[in-house]
Amino acid sequence: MAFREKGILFILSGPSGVGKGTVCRALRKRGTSLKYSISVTTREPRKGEIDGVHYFFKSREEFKGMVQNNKLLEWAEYVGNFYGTPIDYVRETLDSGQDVILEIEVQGALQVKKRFDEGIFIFLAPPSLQELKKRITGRGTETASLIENRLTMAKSEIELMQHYDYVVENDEVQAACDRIEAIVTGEHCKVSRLIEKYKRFSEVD
Ligand SMILES: Nc1ncnc2c1ncn2[C@@H]1O[C@H](COP(=O)(O)OP(=O)(O)OP(=O)(O)O)[C@@H](O)[C@H]1O
Ligand SMILES: Nc1nc2c(ncn2[C@@H]2O[C@H](COP(=O)(O)O)[C@@H](O)[C@H]2O)c(=O)[nH]1
Repeated sequence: MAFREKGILFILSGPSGVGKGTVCRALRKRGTSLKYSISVTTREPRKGEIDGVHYFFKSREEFKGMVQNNKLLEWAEYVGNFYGTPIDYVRETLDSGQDVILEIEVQGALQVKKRFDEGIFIFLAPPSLQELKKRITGRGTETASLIENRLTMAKSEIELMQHYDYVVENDEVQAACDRIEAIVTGEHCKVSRLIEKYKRFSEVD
């Protein structure tokens, strides 16, 4: 009996404003073979954000209901709003043999690590804190006080990069994409991923 290999779960995480969304959009444009999970959030949509495309926008009650019904792989409260990853999409897509990427903050990534250690955890790092501030301010989507809160979070998030499998610096978007593509295509192989792969060899008749 032949086995169908499950997809691989990639977790791209890092401080707000480092460029996770930008890098994911650039990877999509390249046609990198990944499926992109759409998160649920209680945050208000920004100008131009579309429900079901950028996020599933939910009320706090709806979000709580999803938590209670175990509909989320992970969730976190981040600077006053809730964010979470719908579990069904991730499970079904991995089961179908396709790779999935989550673009999430650090508390959520560490929850996924506890439940799903075979995932590949990538920390996207800024070239400097000054550059991070420039990027998040330049995006123009947050008030000055929210930017300060996000930068305070960033300092503690950066200290947690040791828990990841890879740290990729986002100095330049295409260079960061090259590094992530090398991880996704398996040019850099995490040991636990290889162990999983070779374990499955013994399942084949
Ligand atoms: N390598 C880069 N060089 C210069 N600017 C960048 C780079 N990557 C992203 N940016 C810019 O930084 C800003 C923040 O990027 P982006 O919104 O992708 O960050 P993010 O990590 O997804 O943020 P959040 O977690 O808050 O959603 C954007 O204005 C984007 O154009
Ligand atoms: N733990 C989770 N974090 C998530 C999820 N979706 C997005 N995020 C992260 O939240 C912050 C803020 O996002 P923003 O859109 O308000 O700028 C950022 O770091 C996102 O990556 C999720 O499902 N779970």
